Amino acid sequence: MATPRRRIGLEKIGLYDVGRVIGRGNFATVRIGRHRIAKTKVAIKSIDVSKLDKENLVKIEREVQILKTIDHPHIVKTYEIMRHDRMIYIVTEYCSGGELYDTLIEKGRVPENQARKWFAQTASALQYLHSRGIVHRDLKAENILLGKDSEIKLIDFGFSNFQEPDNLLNTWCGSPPYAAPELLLGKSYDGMKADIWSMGVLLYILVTGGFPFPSDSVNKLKRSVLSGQVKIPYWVSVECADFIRKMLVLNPAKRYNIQNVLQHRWMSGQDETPSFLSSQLLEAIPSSSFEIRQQTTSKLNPTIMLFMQQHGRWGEDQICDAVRRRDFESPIFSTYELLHDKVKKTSDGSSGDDYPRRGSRGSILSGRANVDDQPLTPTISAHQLAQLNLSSPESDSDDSSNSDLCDDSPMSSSLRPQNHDRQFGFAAQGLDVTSAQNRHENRRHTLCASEQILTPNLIPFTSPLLNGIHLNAPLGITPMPEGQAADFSTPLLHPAFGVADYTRMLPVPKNERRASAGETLLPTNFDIQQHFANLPNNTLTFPETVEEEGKTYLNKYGGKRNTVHCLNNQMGGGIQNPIPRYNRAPYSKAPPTERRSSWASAAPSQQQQNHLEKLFKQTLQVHNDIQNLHKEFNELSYNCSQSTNEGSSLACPQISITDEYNRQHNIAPSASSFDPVSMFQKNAQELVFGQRPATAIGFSSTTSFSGTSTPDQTARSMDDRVKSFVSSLPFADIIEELKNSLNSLKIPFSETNELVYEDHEMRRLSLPTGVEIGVAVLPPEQKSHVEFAILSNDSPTSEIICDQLICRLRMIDPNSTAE
Ligand SMILES: Nc1ncnc2c1ncn2[C@@H]1O[C@H](COP(=O)(O)OP(=O)(O)OP(=O)(O)O)[C@@H](O)[C@H]1O
Repeated sequence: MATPRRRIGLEKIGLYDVGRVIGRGNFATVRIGRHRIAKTKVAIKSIDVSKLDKENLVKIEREVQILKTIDHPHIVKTYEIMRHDRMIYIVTEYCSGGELYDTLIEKGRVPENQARKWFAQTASALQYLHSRGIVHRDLKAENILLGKDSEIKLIDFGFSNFQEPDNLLNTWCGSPPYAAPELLLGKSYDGMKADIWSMGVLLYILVTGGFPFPSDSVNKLKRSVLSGQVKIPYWVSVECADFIRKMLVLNPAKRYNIQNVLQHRWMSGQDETPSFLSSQLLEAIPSSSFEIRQQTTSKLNPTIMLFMQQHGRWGEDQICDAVRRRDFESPIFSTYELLHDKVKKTSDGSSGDDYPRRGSRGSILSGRANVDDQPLTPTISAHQLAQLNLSSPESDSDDSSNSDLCDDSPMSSSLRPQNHDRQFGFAAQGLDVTSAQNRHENRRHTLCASEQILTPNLIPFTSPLLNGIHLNAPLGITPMPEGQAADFSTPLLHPAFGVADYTRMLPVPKNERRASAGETLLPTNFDIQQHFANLPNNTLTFPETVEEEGKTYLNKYGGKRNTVHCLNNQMGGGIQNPIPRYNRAPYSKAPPTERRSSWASAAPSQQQQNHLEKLFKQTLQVHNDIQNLHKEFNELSYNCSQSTNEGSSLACPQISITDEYNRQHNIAPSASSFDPVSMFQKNAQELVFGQRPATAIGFSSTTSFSGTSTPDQTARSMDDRVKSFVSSLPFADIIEELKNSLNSLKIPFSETNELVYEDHEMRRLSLPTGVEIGVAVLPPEQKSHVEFAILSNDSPTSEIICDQLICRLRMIDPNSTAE
């Protein structure tokens, strides 16, 4: 007999009952909620600020600030910001239609009429933002939700920012497949024009089901984008193709702006006169905007006021004050807004404006109360109040029902409140939410763009290299010198995996679509299982370099645009993914159950784990590089791939290093474990698919970078672009060794002498790849302090160069210590 689930009360946050998880971001969990007075469903995004670094705190606060200032029918509406202890909760309207991304997965490309509707609504939202000097910077199908009637709702303002006219931005934001060429080149950019590029990509996806610039790596993506060639399939109309090309113009100065977009003839459709749609869209903006309502704050809706006084126990003055101040941090304001929107929805056929113009016959709330000069205590009918008290007709199955607040299990459905419970003040007792958190867990995260490579709090103030130089650097990745391309060096393909034929990735008609590489940016025509089967047992070779390894890894296990979130999966023995990602088309139909899980994961045997663990410990002890570990791990992976079923070729060994390593390094025992696969996976995915142009690839570079770091330190160091260590060797010896090493590696460098704190000498060696090496004497012991900083590019080769140099220095001074 099935064990009954534990019955627990519904969680409450502020005035909301909180239910199941509907989405996850990097730092946020989004859950469905229901306002207890308005009885409206909302989405509640919760962020644990204690887990954020300074950079992400700034990002969240900016998102909050921007959300507070915007109101547009096609931008998700914000109702309330709550701050409790270490949490920030952002309450927004709930979009029941899910992500446009998912719809495209289900449907593939959509007919042009449908594409026009969605695109025009998105363009209208963008026009609204740009007219207010706001750039979104992360436009993509995953950040476009669908409302109840399939209308567009733009979300995720995590990367949005204010842009002054004529000012350029520097921070690398966005998702590579949607990134404008100027971003790929690492130049300063006009955020509005970059948004238009993303719109071009979006329209292309809508009408073709594939990406315009298929590629298997950022480097190839960049080449494809910079070629200036966009291949548009034959079924796309001439107008639409022309429109796409106008948005995908390489030169931002010649690219369409949002006004041009709204006025393009494709936007008006066939039967309508040009610009009809755009003017309609533009008109839609003021009719719902805060500005309009702000002008009429003297006319707060009396029915809502009365209702709130009765049910919220707030006084008239309090309500007026909160609403007039638009106090998003007050439950009074959110309650008013939710009720206001509810009234708007229920007012059948009304204009959506609950303040009828003079002489109008009024909406459902019309009457004396709505005449401009009426006092705030009008006569209000019982009917009007009842309308607020009850669910709106169309929302019974949506806005106001509780079904999404609880689990779908038979037990919980039997516990669901009946209609009569849908009164305000409903106490959701006995709802079963035990498994709510387990659903909708796997999501493609947006990776944070590194607002700054050299995070100020990671840079020691006494840094010899950065003293006075980078501490004051503005937020944002240091832009490359004009015209210099970002160096996304293409990892070599391991010979074992062949070279994919990307020319076959152009979208083709739906039934036979092999699809572009958008989602995975990986070959769809390569059968890894078959390949392994064809390999003679003794010919398996292993990649020599980290890049090769990364490439191999991606080829084997697939990837996607964003960081994988593979719940229940990373720790070995997780969900079996029946279709390897590399076999899948980006926007083609795929069973929802497997779509979000990213890895097939067969647990290695205990013996294998022990073996790797031992090897890892040895690696750390002898200060060796971890090539050996790589090799062993590859063998293990290979064995697993041979021994498991199709699609489950990856094992995620967990190597516990809690004991010996910690003892050696006087680290208190912890439950830390080292998971090379997930670390590798994370880095590799960040390199190719993440928001950062490139991040350290492979665990070898980050591990050996700081030598004997703990796994935790290793994980942290991925974001840390400054590495330093201290050697007891004299300053001159270190300089000489560095110079010799660079010469033997045939890496040119320039050398400068500088004086740093207390007149100590510092030597700076600048490499063309953007690596800067600073060496200074560390008082009072006169030890040499060597610092490596990767400044103006994110190339993994920079990391490798630093790595090699550090190894060489360690060889001449085994006693050097990482800082
Ligand atoms: N208003 C909403 N209605 C329905 N679902 C939502 C809503 N807001 C967010 N979601 C879901 O939650 C997911 C994560 O939300 P969001 O993108 O705002 O979080 P995030 O932390 O900014 O994510 P990321 O790390 O990708 O930037 C969305 O992709 C979407 O599926």
